[in-house]
Amino acid sequence: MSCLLRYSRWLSRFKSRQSQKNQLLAFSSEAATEKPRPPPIRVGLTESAGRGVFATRRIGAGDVIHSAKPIVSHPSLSSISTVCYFCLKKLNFVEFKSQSVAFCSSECELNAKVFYDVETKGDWLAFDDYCRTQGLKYPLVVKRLACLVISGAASAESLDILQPASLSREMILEMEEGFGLLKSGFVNSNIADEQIAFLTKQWYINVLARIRINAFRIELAVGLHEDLLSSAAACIEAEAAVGSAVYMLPSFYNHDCDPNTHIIWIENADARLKALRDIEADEELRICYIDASMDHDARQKILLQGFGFKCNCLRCMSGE
Ligand SMILES: C[S@@+](CC[C@H](N)C(=O)[O-])C[C@H]1O[C@@H](n2cnc3c(N)ncnc32)[C@H](O)[C@@H]1O
Repeated sequence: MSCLLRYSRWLSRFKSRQSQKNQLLAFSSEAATEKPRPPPIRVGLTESAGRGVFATRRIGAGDVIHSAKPIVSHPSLSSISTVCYFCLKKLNFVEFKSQSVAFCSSECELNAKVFYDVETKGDWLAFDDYCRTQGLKYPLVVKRLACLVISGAASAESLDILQPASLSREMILEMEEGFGLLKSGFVNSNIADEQIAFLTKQWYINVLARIRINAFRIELAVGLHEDLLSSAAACIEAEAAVGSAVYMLPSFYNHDCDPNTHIIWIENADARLKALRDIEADEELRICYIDASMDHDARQKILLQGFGFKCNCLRCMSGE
């Protein structure tokens, strides 16, 4: 083989390797600079259910539409020593044996400082006892929000944009005891009066009215299997929900008894919204707030009593 031929073969192999290398470099620098795409949704007005969430492009069945971190969350009292006090992840045995409140990681412990440093200054015996005996979970969420406001990590108006429940006189009267106990928990600590000036009865009622409609009951996908296998006694005592949380974007999703989207929690309070079927651009995304397997009358009753609305979804309109 002539020298010239060998050289021309080597040159063509070299060029092809160089071009592969360049392609790889271009690909990795593209990946490094690629910004996360905004979620394919917008909040807009619906015809008869106030604001709602709409698809801005076609979304495929099974796609994760977006994820969401809570504005505020709190473990349920029955889970307080078995889940992370910040992210609600199930604790391993060693962690939950050690103390009544624990964190799943040093990161969560650090993140929790924004409410925990304030909370530990107060005396919550009477307030927690009131929640326990009355079976109330939402006042605990209000307490945590109040701690976040006092530490400066959240605004006292954080939830104002969310739709409030309409409350009867009796409901408002029932909230007075909780407000009194919450306020005295802070007054008896060494927190300055100016820092709790926002904590009025009206603030407490306004926040609870929003939490009532917008809070999600968190059931983790991870751990469900072990829960099913645990003893019958434990199953009777344990509540499936590990806690409650309020989010911004997920709060704008309206309800449908035949939803096209669902909200899930894998291992902690970070939520994921997933498409249950193919969704077209401009279609409204709706989740189901309740157990959709109930009959028409039971669904309507729960939605009216629990969320204060008469469901106008296609399934209910057809009487199914
Ligand atoms: C969590 S909010 C959803 C967002 C709300 N539409 C807004 O403007 O903020 C729940 C409220 O939306 C309305 N809503 C949700 N789903 C509905 C439905 N299927 N039929 C009628 N109203 C609905 C009710 O007023 C309900 O109390």
